[in-house]
Amino acid sequence: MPHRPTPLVAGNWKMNMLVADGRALAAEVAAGAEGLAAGFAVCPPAALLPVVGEAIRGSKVALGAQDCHAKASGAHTGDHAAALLKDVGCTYVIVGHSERRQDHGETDAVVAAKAEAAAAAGLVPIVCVGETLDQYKAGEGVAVVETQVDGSVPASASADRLVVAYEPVWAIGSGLVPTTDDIRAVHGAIRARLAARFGDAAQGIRILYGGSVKPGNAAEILGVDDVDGALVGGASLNAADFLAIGAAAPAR
Ligand SMILES: O=C[C@H](O)COP(=O)(O)O
Repeated sequence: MPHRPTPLVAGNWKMNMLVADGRALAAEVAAGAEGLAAGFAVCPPAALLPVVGEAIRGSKVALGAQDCHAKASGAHTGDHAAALLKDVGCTYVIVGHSERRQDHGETDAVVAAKAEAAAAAGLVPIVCVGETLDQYKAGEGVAVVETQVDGSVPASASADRLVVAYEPVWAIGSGLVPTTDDIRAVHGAIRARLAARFGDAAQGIRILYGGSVKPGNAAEILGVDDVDGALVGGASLNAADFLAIGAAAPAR
């Protein structure tokens, strides 16, 4: 059975930062990450990718984008080709974040097409899934997430080029966090869906938790079974907080 992966702590800067503060934040993260065991990635807005890439060059911090188009190239004003993201130094690209699903009407099929385009360009897609508060309250969280995993991870995916992030929509930016039992149940269900597809190789797929991860709750969340790191929003905008979350990841 494959070894469980080194935890990955990825910072999704969302639509924040300008050039100078983005460069400074990236440099601070790069310097601070060196002594830490976890893997790190930062995902700035697309226009900042070259600046941030330069700031983290030679460090252990990987570069990620926040979205890509499903098509390889063409007339898609304002969008970004996965190949361009790779060309500017990205290792990862987030696809299917709930803010994209909500703001841009992205369906599981669209997310799967983006993940496929990302992998075809040599990127590792971070495929996001997560239930709404109404679905959580109705006890439908696990079923919703299982459906999203089945529909958003493309048929062509390979286990060694895939990250899944579980982000309950109601926990994002809210300060609310599911219980560790809830997180364990959903991550276990995601692992089972991946195992149905990839067999033993599913053990090597990182399943990140995202939603109000802070230095104060990181150790508890990152210690849950089947949690292989975190996708961090607000706390990734502060280097000390982001690094403290990475420092809380269990050694593997
Ligand atoms: O992609 C990151 C998530 O949406 C989590 O955001 P948050 O840490 O601000 O809750």
